[in-house]
Order: sequence, then C-alpha cells, then structure tokens
Amino acid sequence: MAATAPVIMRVMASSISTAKRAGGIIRDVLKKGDLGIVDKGKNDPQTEADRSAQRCIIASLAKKFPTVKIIGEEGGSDLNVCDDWLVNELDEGFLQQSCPAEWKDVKPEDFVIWVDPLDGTAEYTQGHVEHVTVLIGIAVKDAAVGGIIHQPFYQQPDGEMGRTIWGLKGLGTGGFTAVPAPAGQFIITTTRSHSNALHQQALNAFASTEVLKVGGAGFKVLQLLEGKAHAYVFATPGCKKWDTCAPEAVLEAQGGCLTNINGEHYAYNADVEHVNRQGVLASLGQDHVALVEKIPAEVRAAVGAK
Ligand SMILES: Nc1ncnc2c1ncn2[C@@H]1O[C@H](COP(=O)(O)O)[C@@H](O)[C@H]1OP(=O)(O)O
Ligand SMILES: [Mg+2]
Ligand SMILES: [Mg+2]
Ligand SMILES: [Mg+2]
Repeated sequence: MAATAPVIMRVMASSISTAKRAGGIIRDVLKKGDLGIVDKGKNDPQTEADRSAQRCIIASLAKKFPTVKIIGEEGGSDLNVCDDWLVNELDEGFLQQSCPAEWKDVKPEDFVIWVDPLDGTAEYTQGHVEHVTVLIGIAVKDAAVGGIIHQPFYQQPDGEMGRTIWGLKGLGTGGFTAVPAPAGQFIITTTRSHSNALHQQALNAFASTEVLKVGGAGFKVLQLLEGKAHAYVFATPGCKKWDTCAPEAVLEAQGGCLTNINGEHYAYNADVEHVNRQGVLASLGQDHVALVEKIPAEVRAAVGAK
C-alpha cells in the first residue's frame, strides 16, 4: 500500500509521523532547559527547539520526497541530521484511507510543503506550552489542501504526551473530536502577543461575548475545531504562509473557512510573498462573509489594501 499510494497520501502520512518526532524534540529541548533564544525581530523569537524541529522535519521530508519544494520558517537548515531525527515511517492508519480522486494524479512538482516547526514560540519561551503546535501544510499549486497540526504538550487520557490532528480536503479530518461552538454566544480567539490599536478596533466591531487571547495560529484554529471559539481574528500583518497553510487546510476540510480580512484565500505556491499582509479571519459554522463585512473601513484601508 505505502509504496503505491498517491504522492499526496504518502506526503500526509510521512508528515504525520515526522510532526510527532518534531514534537518529541520540542519537549526534549524544554526538559534540558537551555532554550538558546535568538531574536529574529520585534516579538519574533527563535529557539533551539524551532531550529532542531525544522531540521528534523525538512531532512526527513526532503529525503523521502526529493523533488517536492519545502519552505520552512527558519530558513535554510543543515540537513545533515542524526539517524534518530530522520523519520522513515509513514503513518499506517492514515494510509488505510483512500485518496480523493482530485488529488490522485498531482505530480511532486505541483506541491509545496510549508513547515512551521514550532508555532507559538513566544508562548513556548513563556511557559504557555499548551499553545505550541508543529504545523506542516501541503499546498497544491495555489491552494492549501492538506495539513498536520501536532500539539507536543497535549496530555492524552492515558498519560501519553502529544496529539496529531490532520485534515485533507475531499477526505476529511482526524485526530480530534469536532465540537460546535456554543449557540447564543460569539467567542473570538486572537493574538496575545501581536496586538495593536487597529487590531483592537477590529475586535471591537464584533460585539463578542468573550475574547480569548492565546498564542499561535495552529492553536487558535484548534479552538475553532473544538468549539472553544466561533471566529479567529488577526487584523494585522505578521503571520506568514507557514502559519496558515496547515490550519487553513485542516479547518476547511472540516467545513470552515480561513481567509484574509477581505474574505480572500491566500495563495500558497512557492513564489508567493511569505507575509500574510492582509491579516487572517477564520471561522467554523458561521456566515464567513458576514464576518468579513464587520471589519471596520479604517482597518480594511490599512490592513486589507493590496
Ligand atoms: N509580528 C510577527 N512576527 C513574527 N511572527 C509572527 C508575528 N505575528 C504573528 N506571528 C506568527 O504567527 C503566530 C500566530 O500569531 P499570534 O500568536 O500573535 O496570533 C505566532 O505564533 C508567530 O508564529 P511563530 O511562533 O511560529 O513564530
Ligand atoms: Mg517564529
Ligand atoms: Mg508560526
Ligand atoms: Mg514557528
């Protein structure tokens, strides 16, 4: 099965196994205690866990899929890694499923894999480890089609650490139980470390019943999937294609929507600008267009303009 499955199924299965290994590396760095923090910019830290997890993910995927373009947040990495970091396995459970017809014949050169080895780095360094995720997004030409969101610090009922959520458009999602957000409320999930006055103005326009301030694009989309929030609002530039590719694919495979604040999808081909200049608006079980229309004109003029 593994050798004959279509490329997208093998990329997804390999990404599931690799994200789990990267999650182990992220836990190990924290356990050792020396985070090796480097500031890449304002509110933009990088740690030894970001660097090592990226090396593990890109070395593993590049070895298995040498002709697929892979773009990682932490730039060019040394792919000479120890065998322990080279993940060979393909997740067997995932491979049991059949490939949606639309992706069966996609060629390796039509894929881009967007890797965020550790989403929520600021929160990782501040002890909010439950916000941390590993994101591997799979784009076909312009579209975010498949995604893995791995939570290294999620404690399973049996005590095991980590859980892995996946989504593939046309197939569905796995690794979690979807829960609708509570009726009669409107809960927004948003940034806790990258807000500004304009972003606050956008939040105010929604007449929400509650605003949850948490880290990471992956964790906020998980909150939508698990019914903790109705919408994810980020009306400022700052997050990048590797932050949104996997969350968008998983959310949309579950019937939700992730766009910029104008309601347009970002393109994820290899030549796009990395920054998501027009912010992020995501929802599940909502009238997404009605949410787009709530963004104030002043915010749209400043953030939504091309
Ligand atoms: N201004 C920014 N500079 C760098 N990264 C950003 C910025 N804004 C958002 N991000 C990335 O998007 C994620 C979601 O943002 P937020 O938590 O503020 O909602 C952040 O965890 C960070 O990803 P990462 O942690 O992988 O660097
Ligand atoms: Mg970062
Ligand atoms: Mg990120
Ligand atoms: Mg990151």
